[in-house]
Amino acid sequence: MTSVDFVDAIALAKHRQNFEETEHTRAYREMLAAVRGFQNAVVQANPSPEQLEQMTTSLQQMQAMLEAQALPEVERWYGRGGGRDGKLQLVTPQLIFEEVEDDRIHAHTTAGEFYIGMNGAMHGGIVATIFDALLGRMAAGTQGRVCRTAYLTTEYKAITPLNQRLDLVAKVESVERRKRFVTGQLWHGDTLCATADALFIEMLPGQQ
Ligand SMILES: CCCCCCCCCCCCCCCC(=O)SCCNC(=O)CCNC(=O)[C@H](O)C(C)(C)COP(=O)(O)OP(=O)(O)OC[C@H]1O[C@@H](n2cnc3c(N)ncnc32)[C@H](O)[C@@H]1OP(=O)(O)O
Repeated sequence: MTSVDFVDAIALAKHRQNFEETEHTRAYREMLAAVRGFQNAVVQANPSPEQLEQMTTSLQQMQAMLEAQALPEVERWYGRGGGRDGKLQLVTPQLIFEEVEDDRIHAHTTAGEFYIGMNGAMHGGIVATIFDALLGRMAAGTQGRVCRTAYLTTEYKAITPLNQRLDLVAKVESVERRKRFVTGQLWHGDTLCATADALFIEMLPGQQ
């Protein structure tokens, strides 16, 4: 099952934006939260050989169960959703969107141990990934414009801590034709941990 079943990004995104959360998809969101908890536990423990054997067998069984249910990207719940709780995704810590306007977003997140770089600091690639998700959401705005990242520059100004609330701010600085220049800031309390500036390009029909 490949993930490229649609070549037109706008058609795929519009289809996927039309998504209503139900009891069933809320159960899927809870399962993703359990996966996050599992990931945090995995990085912190050195299990015994017996525990490792048991875990590997259980995980292989769950993997086989899911593989038998695999769907094309257009039909999957993963990567969809929105609103305050953000998308159904695992690539970043969960982003909680508090205010979404067409030119400004305020969100927050708390990253668990899974996202560790070294010595209690968040991995730098994760900081950049959080900005890609946040600024991509900013470029989409309230209209759900379908955009792709042309560039994303991140500056690391202070350690980004794990297990602490982080506040995220995004702004649209300017718009030129299909280009949306956006910036972001990641704060821990009064400490500015990282900043980003990015260019997102609105897609044309037929572009992947
Ligand atoms: C209702 C509300 C619900 C909404 C709910 C939606 C939520 C939604 C959240 C999504 C959040 C996740 C967002 C992740 C987004 C990715 O992670 S996308 C994956 C990473 N990015 C990529 O793979 C992109 C790869 N690159 C490409 O595909 C193509 O280069 C692009 C970006 C589509 C641009 O190609 P193109 O369309 O041919 O554009 P092109 O004509 O070359 O350039 C257009 C303009 O941009 C300029 N430009 C292009 N690239 C650059 C560059 N690198 N530097 C400077 N200028 C550039 C050109 O000079 C040109 O400028 P002007 O001539 O207009 O002045």
